[in-house]
Amino acid sequence: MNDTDSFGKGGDANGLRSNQENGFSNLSSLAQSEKAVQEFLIQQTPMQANDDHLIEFSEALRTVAKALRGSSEGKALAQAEAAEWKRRYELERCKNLELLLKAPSNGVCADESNSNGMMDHSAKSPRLHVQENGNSLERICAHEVLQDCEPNSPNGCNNKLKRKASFKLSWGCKGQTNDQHKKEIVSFESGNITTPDRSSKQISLTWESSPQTVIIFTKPNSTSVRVLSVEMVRWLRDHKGLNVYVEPRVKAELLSESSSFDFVQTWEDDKEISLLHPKVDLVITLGGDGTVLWAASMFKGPVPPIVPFSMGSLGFMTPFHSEQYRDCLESVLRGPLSITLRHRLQCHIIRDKARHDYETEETMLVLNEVTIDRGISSYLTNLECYCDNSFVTCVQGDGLILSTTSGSTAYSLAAGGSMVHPQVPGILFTPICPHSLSFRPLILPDHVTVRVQVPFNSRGSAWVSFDGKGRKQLEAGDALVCSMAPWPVSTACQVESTHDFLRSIHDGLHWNQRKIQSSDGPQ
Ligand SMILES: NC(=O)c1ccc[n+]([C@@H]2O[C@H](COP(=O)([O-])OP(=O)(O)OC[C@H]3O[C@@H](n4cnc5c(N)ncnc54)[C@H](O)[C@@H]3O)[C@@H](O)[C@H]2O)c1
Ligand SMILES: Nc1ncnc2c1ncn2[C@@H]1O[C@H](COP(=O)(O)OP(=O)(O)OP(=O)(O)O)[C@@H](O)[C@H]1O
Repeated sequence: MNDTDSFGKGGDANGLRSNQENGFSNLSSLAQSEKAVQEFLIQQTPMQANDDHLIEFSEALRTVAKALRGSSEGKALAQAEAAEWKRRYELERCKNLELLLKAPSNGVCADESNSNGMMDHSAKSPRLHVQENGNSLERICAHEVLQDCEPNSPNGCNNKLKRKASFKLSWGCKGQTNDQHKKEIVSFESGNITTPDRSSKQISLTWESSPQTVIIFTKPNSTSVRVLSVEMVRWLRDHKGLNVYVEPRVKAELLSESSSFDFVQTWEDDKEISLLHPKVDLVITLGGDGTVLWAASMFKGPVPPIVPFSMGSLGFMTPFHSEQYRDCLESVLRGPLSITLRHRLQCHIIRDKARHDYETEETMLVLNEVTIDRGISSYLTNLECYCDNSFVTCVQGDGLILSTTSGSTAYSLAAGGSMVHPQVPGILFTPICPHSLSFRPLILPDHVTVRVQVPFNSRGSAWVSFDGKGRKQLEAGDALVCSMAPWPVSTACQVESTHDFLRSIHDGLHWNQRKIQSSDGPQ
């Protein structure tokens, strides 16, 4: 029996009661019911006009109908609001899904599992809200992360909108802190070309909510690193109340020290690693530059800020002294801190034999460089290089390095490339032992795509390596395609980016160290 029937035919209040029990989800059926009540009353009125009870009853019915209408309208409004929120939620999920699907074309493989145990966070990109600030500084801030966790995940994640420690980044050029900041890179006001925006800026990170979770990566097989990691993990937990993640190897080491380290968290397989990024606010590295490279390689999407402690021999990217780790970490956790935003390159190999799109190999992200060399072959490499489809040159020699500016002080430097400040966006194109006197290194702009191809007439194959690791063979017809990745690595500075860079080249490489001439020579 429907609502109309209950009033139009039955004429009793049972229909109303049953509707009330059902919650009156349908407003139009309620309107029809009210209409039916009125019709019923009109029909009844001439016959029993003097019946006071009937009048009383009809008024009671009207009051009940009115009250029900009010409540169902309220419910309908609440339902509409809930539907709107659901729609927004679905939209957000779709956007995240789109990001995941787009990842391969951006250069990151959507497949989360890979043999190197690396993190894939292409689907977990935090939302960045770009805020215009009328004053001097430009800002990016606050991110929420929609977590897509496995049911029964050991870490207890349950598909909620979780909030990582939120921070904002602000940047400005020295001496220009009061200038109006413009979004355009080049302005054509009044026919004049000006560049209000400059690429290399001092960037400052300010926490908007306190960091709660850190992950520590440590150089293996080092006693001093192991001793420090034990001490640091304990301090982070007892004095700072932070959740601490370490690699499975390190967790085993900690547990062998004491079973009281069972609060330390870790991961077991690649899938779990891929869920870590949205939970981690800060990365700490204990080791040398290689450990920073290792930590960065764990994140195949966005990377939390890294605080690198120097426990190696050179330490170009590791400005923090391990002896003062408490003061350093206190200051980093308090913020604000200067950071160096280090660009990464995304590289993928296209095989001549691959007939279909899905056969392309996993995209690799490098912080230093990708190298294409002759490997074990004793022949000269023969590499055809294109920049945005324009032919650049043919590399005949030991190979070619495509380096970031952070990597400019590593292998590229040894091969004769320039040293470039890490925040200058660009790709260094540095030959290795070229068999030509005129082959000087180049620096290409950050927006180009470089393709290096082994021609079919090449005598041997070539070998690719990524930050000095993961060598792969390139056969005749295969190509490596390389461009700037959208996910830089932010490393905390001891003072600020330029100061730290100059300190590194002075202290690390003894750059241009020469005794100063005395004044007692010819005047
Ligand atoms: N002839 C060379 O100079 C040469 C040869 C091979 C690899 N490398 C570099 O080694 C890197 C891998 O480092 P690893 O520690 O895993 O290997 P590793 O243990 O062989 O150490 C390489 C050395 O390069 C230094 N280094 C790394 N990145 C640097 C950077 N950005 N600026 C200045 N120095 C840096 C390290 O401090 C270390 O002393 C590669 O990315 C490559 O740049 C250099
Ligand atoms: N957590 C890690 N797991 C596995 N390998 C690592 C890890 N951290 C670092 N490595 C590797 O260990 C090697 C040495 O590390 P690292 O460069 O940090 O130390 P170092 O050589 O003593 O320092 P420096 O580079 O300053 O001379 C590197 O090849 C690096 O890739």
